[in-house]
Amino acid sequence: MTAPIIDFQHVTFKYHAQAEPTLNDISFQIYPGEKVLIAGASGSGKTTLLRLLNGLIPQAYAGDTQGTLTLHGKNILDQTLFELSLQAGTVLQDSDAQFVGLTVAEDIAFALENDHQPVSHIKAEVAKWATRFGLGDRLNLAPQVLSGGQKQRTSMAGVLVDDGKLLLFDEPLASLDPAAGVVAMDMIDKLQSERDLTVVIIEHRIEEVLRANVDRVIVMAGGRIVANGTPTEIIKAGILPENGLDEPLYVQLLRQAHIDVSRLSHVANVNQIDVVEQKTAIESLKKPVKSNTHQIVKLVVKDLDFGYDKNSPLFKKLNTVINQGEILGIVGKNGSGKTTLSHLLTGFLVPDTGDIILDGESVLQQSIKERADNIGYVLQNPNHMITKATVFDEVASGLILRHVSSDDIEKRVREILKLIDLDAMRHWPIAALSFGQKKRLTIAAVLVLKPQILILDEPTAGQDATHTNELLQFLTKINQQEKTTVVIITHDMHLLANFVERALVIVDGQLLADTTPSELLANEALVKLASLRTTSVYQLANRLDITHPEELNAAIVHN
Ligand SMILES: Nc1ncnc2c1ncn2[C@@H]1O[C@H](COP(=O)(O)OP(=O)(O)OP(=O)(O)O)[C@@H](O)[C@H]1O
Ligand SMILES: Nc1ncnc2c1ncn2[C@@H]1O[C@H](COP(=O)(O)OP(=O)(O)OP(=O)(O)O)[C@@H](O)[C@H]1O
Repeated sequence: MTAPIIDFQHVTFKYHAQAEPTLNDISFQIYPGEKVLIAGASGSGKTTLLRLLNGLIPQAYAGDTQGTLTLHGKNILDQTLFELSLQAGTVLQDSDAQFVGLTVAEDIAFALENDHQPVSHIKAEVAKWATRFGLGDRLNLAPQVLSGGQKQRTSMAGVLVDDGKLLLFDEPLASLDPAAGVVAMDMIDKLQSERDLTVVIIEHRIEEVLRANVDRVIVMAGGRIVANGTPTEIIKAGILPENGLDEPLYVQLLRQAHIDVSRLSHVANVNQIDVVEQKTAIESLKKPVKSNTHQIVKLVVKDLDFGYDKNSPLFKKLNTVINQGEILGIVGKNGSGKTTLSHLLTGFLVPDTGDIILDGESVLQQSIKERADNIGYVLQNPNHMITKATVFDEVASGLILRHVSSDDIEKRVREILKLIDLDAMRHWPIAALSFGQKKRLTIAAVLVLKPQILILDEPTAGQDATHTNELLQFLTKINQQEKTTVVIITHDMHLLANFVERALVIVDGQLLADTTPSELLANEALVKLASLRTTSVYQLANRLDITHPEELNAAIVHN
């Protein structure tokens, strides 16, 4: 039998900064050529496990390790970061932490330059990978100015360009638009067969990874491995929801129709699952598509022009509205201008011409702080927002700036931390939070100011289903009770289907559609133009020749 590439035997790990171990008695093996998904709730220890594999523990994160862990049969702890980097390429969760080059081109070239490859070869490879990832016209830009998805594409290209045999991905899809997510997974698949790769992927977007021939799923909870099986075994046993994780949408739909998933064949693949006999039960779930009931205009974007580069403007005469009290989704392909639009709305950027009007008055003259009182904004990368050392202080900082009394600060901060499941960690240093926990913290720090419009850039990126659902319940509550208008920029098609009432589709700075999520996700032409993907529920409806698939989409809409 082949020897495993990765072998963990009873591994326990405790960060020096923590009183208790983060990983407990972890044992598993990964064999050459396998593609393994590691899933688990936020804070369950997935990234920590990866840091043990790529040497960031103990080199960058100090702690105590027990048990034996080997890579290619050699003790990992005896090897330097450099030795490990030659064996395993890692795509980090936070792309910004990955960049080493001054330009996108340098960044992609880094590994090849380290290998002292000839310049002509490096140039050709960089051009090839940039094109594959749609970065051909971005090569001379600093990676830091790229859009979130372009950053993630750059760090992936920088790792895939090298011909390492083991690839470790920490949430590679989080910022990619859905179509790019499919392309990336296909690319990993193709490379895997070409180069005989072994691939380990940590991802919350489980449905999208499962589409790509995953051999095994390892499920973590509370620092332990709670399941290790094929996707079929994991889905049939209902392990994902038991551990606070999202099942693929079509599986959720089948459960909603009281169909016993464990008795079906090919459950892990929506294109093969055998549900012909269950068509009537599935069809009976159809619901009429809701129309948007929010008609009072809150904010007007009027004839907006903006360009980073004056020669190639991004927005040309953009016109749209945000209605009072609605939950609006802004979707569209990577780099199409979604984040830029929110920076214009919040005052981080100034339009070249045009106006932004809130409750009948232009806000263009207001400072960023004045605008933040009305329009709250949660950035895509939590590390770009955090300014304080502890959880409590971070949430309190906006209130201190606004001279709120200390009693009120204590009350409001605790209230919000409880809602967002971080109260127990209120005295923690922020450096000890996982990425998902940091994301929730930054949301709390904005919500505590009670803005009328709340804009969230990718709020569910890096969040597990439990925290996503809690967040959505909380957003629903403030939307209904406080009448807060919620604007969500997202690539998460579950979120779009389950939560959003109205969707704006932006592509290359143009407003392509203003519609309902159910209709959008059943419009194949629009989905393609916007680099989205149809839901697996829509695919199932098509396979079963169910008419009006948008009404089946509507069955999984929560509100
Ligand atoms: N540098 C650190 N110092 C101390 N504790 C840490 C550090 N990094 C992570 N932890 C702790 O380890 C636990 C697991 O974190 P980890 O990042 O491994 O989780 P995760 O499963 O990857 O979560 P997410 O899905 O939110 O990224 C967290 O509760 C966190 O507090
Ligand atoms: N400071 C900058 N200088 C030059 N170009 C920039 C700058 N910031 C953004 N861009 C470019 O503007 C375009 C729009 O970026 P933006 O971040 O608004 O896209 P997005 O729709 O939010 O993308 P994503 O889905 O990847 O987050 C991208 O092509 C990006 O490279």
